[in-house]
Amino acid sequence: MTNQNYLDLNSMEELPESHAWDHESPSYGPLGSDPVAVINLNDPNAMKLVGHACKTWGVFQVTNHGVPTNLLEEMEGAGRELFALPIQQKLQAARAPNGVSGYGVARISSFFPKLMWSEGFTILGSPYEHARKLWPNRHSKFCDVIEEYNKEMNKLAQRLMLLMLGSLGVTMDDVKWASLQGSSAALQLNSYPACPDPDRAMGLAAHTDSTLLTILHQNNTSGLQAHKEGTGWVTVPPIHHALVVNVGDLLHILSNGLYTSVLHRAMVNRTQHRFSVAFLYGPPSNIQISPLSKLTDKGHPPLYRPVTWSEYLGAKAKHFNKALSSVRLCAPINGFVDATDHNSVQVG
Ligand SMILES: C=C1C[C@]23C[C@@]1(O)CC[C@H]2[C@@]12CCC[C@@](C)(C(=O)O1)[C@H]2[C@@H]3C(=O)O
Ligand SMILES: O=C(O)CCC(=O)C(=O)O
Ligand SMILES: [Fe+2]
Repeated sequence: MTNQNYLDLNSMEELPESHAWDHESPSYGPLGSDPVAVINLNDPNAMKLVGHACKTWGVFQVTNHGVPTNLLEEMEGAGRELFALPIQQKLQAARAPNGVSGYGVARISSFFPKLMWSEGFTILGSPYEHARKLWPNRHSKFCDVIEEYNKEMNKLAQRLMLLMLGSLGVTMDDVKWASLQGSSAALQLNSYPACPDPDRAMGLAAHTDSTLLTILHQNNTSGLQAHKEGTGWVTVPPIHHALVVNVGDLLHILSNGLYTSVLHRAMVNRTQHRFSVAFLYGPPSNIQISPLSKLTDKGHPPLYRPVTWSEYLGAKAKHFNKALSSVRLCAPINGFVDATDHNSVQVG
């Protein structure tokens, strides 16, 4: 990746050709007919509602999630402050060519001929090393917010796992590692500046997350869209203080395809700067994920081979949206379709 890919999007008056996408007749779902669920986690029916959302859309929003609202606001402020730094300053913390953490263009950029209208900052583990480069003398507030945010998101992710697995009749005894400490996670801060030609630009191209689940906070600007076979693309509208939850590829594998990892993307707009923060939650690094034996039998053989998170991230880096097929064991039976085999979907 050369520095010329790092255009300062905040100061562009025209969309450069490098960022102009051919959007071929995107299919949009009929307005409001099949909305993404909003689930109150204090609802006595929450487990059932979560299970239904995971089977149908693979994405839902949650309210009463227990994450302090002032922490959500502080996190958004920390992201705004980071992306408002001069480009040369941000490049001090640039992601290394084969690295994971740091500032840079979307990692999936290499699969597309055009660049995306966004910038990102990935944090894996401690934020200190990068934060010191961004703010040599005043990085402690940023680091405190990140650490508190990670702590709260971890708690929520464990609670969501209980609901998601519980709805399939799976207990924490069946998945001992899920209740252990040591699960891995990454934090992805995304910035989508206002864009002079939003209809020809792409904020973040269509992808599924390689996680068990992802918890996303978006500011009050629309842009996130989710895809469902037969419905098309639907906007997941920002709801004040709600959080978006995506089923990731590893939960799809664990559930032997019962839960759908959702294909999603981020669009941009002409007037508003959009920010989002994704908490990408996965299993402990040494754990092999495979379809739960409770969910398989003679009629429902395991559809995927065992894979660790890092092995799967390697497959994603190589095969991108075909990574799931690359670890698949057997062909679909009785017309059962692997909901994340999006070979027919226009990615971008
Ligand atoms: C843990 C991870 C998931 C992720 C790759 C990463 O190592 C850190 C960044 C994550 C992210 C965020 C934006 C979309 C995505 C596809 C990408 O390019 O980087 C995801 C990756 C993923 O889920 O595969
Ligand atoms: O910004 C968004 O709404 C989506 C971000 C996302 O999909 C990601 O970070 O994985
Ligand atoms: Fe994502």
